[in-house]
Amino acid sequence: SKHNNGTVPTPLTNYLDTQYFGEISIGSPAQTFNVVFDTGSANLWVPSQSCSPFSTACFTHNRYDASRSRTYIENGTGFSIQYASGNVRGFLSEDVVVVGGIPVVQVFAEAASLSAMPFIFAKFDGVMGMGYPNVAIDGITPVFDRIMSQHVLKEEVFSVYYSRDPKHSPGGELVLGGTDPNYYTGNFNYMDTRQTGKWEVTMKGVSVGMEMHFCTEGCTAVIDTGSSYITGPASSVSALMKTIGAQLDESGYKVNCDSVKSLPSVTFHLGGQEYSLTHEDYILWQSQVEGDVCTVTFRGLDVPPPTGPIWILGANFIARYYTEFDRRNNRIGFATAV
Ligand SMILES: CC(C)(C)OC(=O)N[C@@H]1CNC[C@H](C(=O)N(Cc2cccc(Cl)c2Cl)C2CC2)C1
Repeated sequence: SKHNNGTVPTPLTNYLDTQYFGEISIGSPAQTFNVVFDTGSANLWVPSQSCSPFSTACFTHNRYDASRSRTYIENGTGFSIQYASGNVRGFLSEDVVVVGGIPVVQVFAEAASLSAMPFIFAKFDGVMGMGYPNVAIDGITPVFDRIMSQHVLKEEVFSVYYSRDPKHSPGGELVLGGTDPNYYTGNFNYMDTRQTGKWEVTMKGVSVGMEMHFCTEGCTAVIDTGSSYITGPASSVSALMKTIGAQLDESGYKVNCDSVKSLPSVTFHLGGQEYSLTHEDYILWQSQVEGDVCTVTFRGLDVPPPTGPIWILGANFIARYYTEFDRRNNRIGFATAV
């Protein structure tokens, strides 16, 4: 079936600037799910009808019921994902998955158990990995690869817009097959992905104001649409936070809201360009009953070699820089988001 001009938009919902998700459907008749389109992984999973009713994270989310789909194909192979903060266990099934109106017959995972942490906080039901096939668990061909092989897309790329303000509508947009000029200004600057078959690039440095520098010998930056924040090596992030006077408490780094206006920019040197984030981009300002709370959207995370040390550029970076993920040329492009 023909899709407008070979580009297919999916509107996203923005939950508190930390979770961005859009609707897909699985099965016939369609069973709809909200999924995070996650460039940091490459599998599709949704909660299963067979999930234990005692699993809080399961019964508070939409669940796939194979018995209600006439296009369901049994598979049954085991599946599990170990996240930093939790896990997903289940089994594989196959059915018609529709993304932005494009149907594909897809092997996906039914989550029969979802750890309460972190999924009780998830406003989305599941995850659609937008990563390369070599990252896919159980060697399953990812959805975007199956869509590319249908040759319905104008270009073998997808792009992501994340709004910076939950009251904004739409909260974001995923475009399969191109970009949406409504959501960026100026030109794209591109950089090649590292040959690892992941959405990651070589970063030349991270600086704060004129003196503080990190990643001075070069390091890896993962562009991860499924992460809420920016993470970097714990020692670097803690030095960076010290510079801006942030204190670490149980729920992350906090600053006094009175100091926010005077906070310095943090600049990421990628592909010959400098991408700066101002306090507007990296402070999450929440007005709460006991007063305003200003959270710094950076986290320390030490990823062991050979993958690490890495910086993960998540939603707060993408909200400032509209991102194009180009599978044809194995490159990532950034343009200033509107
Ligand atoms: C090694 C492998 C398992 C492939 O690594 C990954 O899958 N790595 C994923 C990389 N992208 C972020 C993913 C993640 O952390 N979450 C959890 C999450 C994120 C933000 C907010 C909430 Cl509430 C939650 Cl639950 C998935 C929803 C995307 C892990």
